[in-house]
Amino acid sequence: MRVVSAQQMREIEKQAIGVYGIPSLLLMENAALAVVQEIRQTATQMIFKESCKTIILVGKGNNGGDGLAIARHLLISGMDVTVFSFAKTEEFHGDAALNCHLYQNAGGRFFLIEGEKQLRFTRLALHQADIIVDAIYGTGLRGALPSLVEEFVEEVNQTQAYVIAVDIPSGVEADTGKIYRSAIRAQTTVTFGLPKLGHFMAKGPEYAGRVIVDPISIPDQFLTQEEVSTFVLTDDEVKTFLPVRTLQGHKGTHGKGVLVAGSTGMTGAAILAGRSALRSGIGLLQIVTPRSIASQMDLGITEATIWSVEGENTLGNQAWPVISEKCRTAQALAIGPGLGQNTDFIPVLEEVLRTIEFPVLLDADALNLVAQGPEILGWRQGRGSLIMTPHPGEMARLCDCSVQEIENNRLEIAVTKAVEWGVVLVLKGAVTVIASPDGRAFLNPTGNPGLGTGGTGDVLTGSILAWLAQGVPPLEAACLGVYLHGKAADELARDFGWSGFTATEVADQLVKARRSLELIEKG
Ligand SMILES: NC(=O)C1=CN([C@@H]2O[C@H](COP(=O)(O)OP(=O)(O)OC[C@H]3O[C@@H](n4cnc5c(N)ncnc54)[C@H](O)[C@@H]3O)[C@@H](O)[C@H]2O)[C@@H](O)CC1
Ligand SMILES: [K+]
Repeated sequence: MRVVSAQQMREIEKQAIGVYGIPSLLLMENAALAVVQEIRQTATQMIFKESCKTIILVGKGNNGGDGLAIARHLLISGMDVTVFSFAKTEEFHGDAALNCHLYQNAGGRFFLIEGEKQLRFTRLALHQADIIVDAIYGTGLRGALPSLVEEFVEEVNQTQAYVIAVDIPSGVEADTGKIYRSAIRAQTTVTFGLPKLGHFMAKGPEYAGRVIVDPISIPDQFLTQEEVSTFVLTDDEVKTFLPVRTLQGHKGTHGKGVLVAGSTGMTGAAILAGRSALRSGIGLLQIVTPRSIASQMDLGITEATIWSVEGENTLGNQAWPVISEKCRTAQALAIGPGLGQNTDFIPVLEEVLRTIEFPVLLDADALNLVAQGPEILGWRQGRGSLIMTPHPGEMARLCDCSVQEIENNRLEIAVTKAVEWGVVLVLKGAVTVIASPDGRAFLNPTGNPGLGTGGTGDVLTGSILAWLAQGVPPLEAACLGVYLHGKAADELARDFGWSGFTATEVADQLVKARRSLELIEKG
């Protein structure tokens, strides 16, 4: 599904109004009804309550207009609803003004909040509310919230109420997910047309909670325009990337992958990547590793063949003949987990980039070695696809900048570098960005902080290697690997919460994550 900036959404809305003649008031009404449906569902779950008290917070823009239309629907269906408004009746314009009149004509309660006095007066009501709907600011917010609103928002965040944000939580910047000082912390956000970048970037996901997208009757042709090049991965889309197995399939047709990994003290990284490749369905896995850890690898991963390289504790230039021999019959190669940073290995990387014609994935220490002279990426141009999976630290080394700079511009940097280097770039993090050399970017919504533990990156590499070996094209293989990795962690989090599960468990859970995706009915 596409993800848009505030400006792109305004353009889409304008086109829907202009081309199809859909009145803007109808879009606002549909937006309101989508939120009303969510409020009703939430209210019915509060079965212990005799009546559900709802407070709707409104600002002077169209987000406030949505709030006033929501209030009218709740009022006429007999719900206990009150509007707290940061704008006087005469300050509303257009559709919002009409909705303000309709609500007040229906006898709706409307309290104006214009100073400290009203803030004190409304405090008790806020804490007694069961549901609070945030329609103060939507995609039109510029910069920080006004200080009065900010104080109010802090109070809302301290209540026990279930908070539903309209379009985007007030205080979250729609294009960046940035929060200046404070923002509404919602359990659910109902957004309109398409999700906004701010739902997935920076602090946005933490404040938006569960994001529900409602098309509000905007025709599909406007929601699927080519100009929008950022997407969020969904079950329905990722499911189509899975390779199809036939009854005649065997290990020779299920993909052969080569994993170059491990060094003394980092055997685990290689084992985890290998285990994950097997859990992702690879037909045959060959691991190239230093002699010093080969016997441990043999014991640690019984299903793979282990090919050892003479020499020290890390792989150096002697690895090339072994790698090249193993690659003769393979379909994908991954290099990096626990590799160590022996600079003698750099010429091997050059050879790989120059000669291997099938997809190559570089991770971890392979990326750190590339960072010593990123111009070697030039060897790959026009030869075969390359997938790189840096975390922000590795990306900072590759770009010769600070981690903070990467974190502040994750999407932009990932896309710029994917295009510049001609690679599929997987920039890992709370919302992993998968950027394609053609300039498209895919945001991954799965995963949780439980993945912040040693070895999970190795698991991701193994999984992408397996999808590549099974013939999934590089961009799709990266998306599939990242999405299932997060989904596996989300399934583990249902039992363990956001901590305490291990990378090994994530690898083992991958098979169930894939299965759960296969079983999802098309929505
Ligand atoms: N895009 C669409 O297709 C639709 C959009 N709708 C709603 O319209 C919203 C956007 O409406 P608007 O463009 O009116 O924007 P908002 O409702 O977010 O608010 C804009 C108002 O706030 C003021 N403002 C902005 N930043 C401020 C700041 N830091 N301090 C004080 N005041 C500030 C602006 O001057 C403007 O008056 C969406 O979020 C959505 O809720 C819906 O009505 C349905 C259709
Ligand atoms: K809002």
